[in-house]
Amino acid sequence: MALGTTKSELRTYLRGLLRKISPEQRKRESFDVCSQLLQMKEYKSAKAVGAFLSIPGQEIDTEPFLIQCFKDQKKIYLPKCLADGDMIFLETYGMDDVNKNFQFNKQFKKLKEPPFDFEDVTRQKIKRKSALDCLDLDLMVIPGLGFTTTGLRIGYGVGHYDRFFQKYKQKLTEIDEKESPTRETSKITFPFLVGIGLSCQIVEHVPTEKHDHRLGCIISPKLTNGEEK
Ligand SMILES: Nc1nc2c(c(=O)[nH]1)N(C=O)[C@@H](CNc1ccc(C(=O)N[C@@H](CCC(=O)O)C(=O)O)cc1)CN2
Ligand SMILES: Nc1ncnc2c1ncn2[C@@H]1O[C@H](COP(=O)(O)OP(=O)(O)OP(=O)(O)O)[C@@H](O)[C@H]1O
Repeated sequence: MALGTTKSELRTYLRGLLRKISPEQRKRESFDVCSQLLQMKEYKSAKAVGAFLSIPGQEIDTEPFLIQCFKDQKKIYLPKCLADGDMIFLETYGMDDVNKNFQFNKQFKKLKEPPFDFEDVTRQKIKRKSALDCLDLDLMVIPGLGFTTTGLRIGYGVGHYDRFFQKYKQKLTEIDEKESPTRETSKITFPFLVGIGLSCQIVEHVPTEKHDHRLGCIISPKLTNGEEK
């Protein structure tokens, strides 16, 4: 797409490309991306990972990645969009939890999300932990409609991720300001951000605004760490 394309034009173009991908190709490319993710040093060292559940038939399928994350005993957070436009990340305890307990979002009807509470084995209700309270995310795997190899991203146009990053950063700053007299460097850091997409989602240019965050790297079947394979 040419330089000067608007965000809205780019979204329409990318939605069109995504619609043309066959289920077989989507599956093949998704496996490739999931295995690349699992080989990243940032994944291997991560204790807590923020990820997402794919919209079936529309996006890259993250299930193979999530299954391995649970096997590797990572702490997994998945997103929940709130009615006020904010997005939070709640701890998720396994694929059984996803399959049994997750519910469709009332506004974004294709998104399955964690409810606030979780029933443990004794059927006791437990409040799920929120990443904005624990501030322990090491790695975040980010969806999008399109990406550049240089880490720029275009999403569905709601600003969920950019507003979440801003909130997370603000909380880190608040903690730093409170604790800086007693600590030389902060142990709590901002997570490494990796965008994932199918090969058709890699574009030359993404128009950006001031609030847009650049991601640490992009993984797609054609690329690793922003370089052609
Ligand atoms: N799988 C997945 N989960 C995600 C995101 C995402 O991009 N993909 N998000 C990324 O920010 C957040 C949710 N934001 C979203 C905003 C709009 C739509 C969406 O599908 N819009 C439809 C129209 C509404 C509908 O029919 O449900 C569309 O634009 O086609 C999806 C996610 C958090 N969870
Ligand atoms: N940090 C922020 N503070 C306030 N508003 C924001 C912030 N980030 C994004 N927005 C607003 O959200 C809207 C959508 O932003 P943008 O077009 O960048 O979405 P996107 O990144 O493509 O989508 P998404 O993050 O939902 O997948 C814009 O109107 C933008 O002004």
